[in-house]
Amino acid sequence: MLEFVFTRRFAMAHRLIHGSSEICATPHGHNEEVRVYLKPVEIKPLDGKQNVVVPFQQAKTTWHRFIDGSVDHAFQLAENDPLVEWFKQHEPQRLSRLLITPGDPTTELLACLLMSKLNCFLTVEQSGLHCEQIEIMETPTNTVRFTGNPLEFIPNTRPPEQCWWRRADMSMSELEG
Ligand SMILES: Nc1nc2c(c(=O)[nH]1)N=C([C@H](O)[C@H](O)COP(=O)(O)OP(=O)(O)OP(=O)(O)O)CN2
Repeated sequence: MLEFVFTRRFAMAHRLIHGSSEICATPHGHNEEVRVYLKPVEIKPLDGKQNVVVPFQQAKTTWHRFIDGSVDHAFQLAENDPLVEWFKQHEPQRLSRLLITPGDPTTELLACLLMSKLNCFLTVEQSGLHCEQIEIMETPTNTVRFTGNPLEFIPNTRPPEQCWWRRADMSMSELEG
């Protein structure tokens, strides 16, 4: 099987407030790498002329726009983190820089959320591609790899229309508009 593998770097901050790791309960940051594996939805031979499944630029432009324009330097917070309220009250102009997650923003959850978002882009753009695997390198010594249907793994706590990871847009929360 043929696959496209695209890698992007981003900086982020987060904290885990629900008790899995006390050291991670204070806000801290990582320089992370996200690697996605895209496969054609349909198997057909190359055409003998251009010989592309899809041009790379077409396959990755929206995804990279999302990673570079939204995820890069975002602050990832659980939806019930008191810091969300703090930003609402003190820095509402920065709400669009918050990436809000159902429960703690761990790397395994982020992998599933980003994969779901990417598949929304690929579907809406009728790219003929589907992401079946994603890896997030949180630190040089910790990587999470996810393969499968991310919606089976993401906590089921909100109606679909309130899930930014199910929309083909640049949003990372429901905090605005
Ligand atoms: N299952 C998970 N466990 C932890 C996560 C996570 O996302 N999923 N995240 C963290 C923290 O974000 C922490 O900053 C990174 O963990 P840590 O292992 O301390 O990172 P190091 O690179 O410093 O690890 P070394 O073993 O020292 O190389 C914690 N747990």
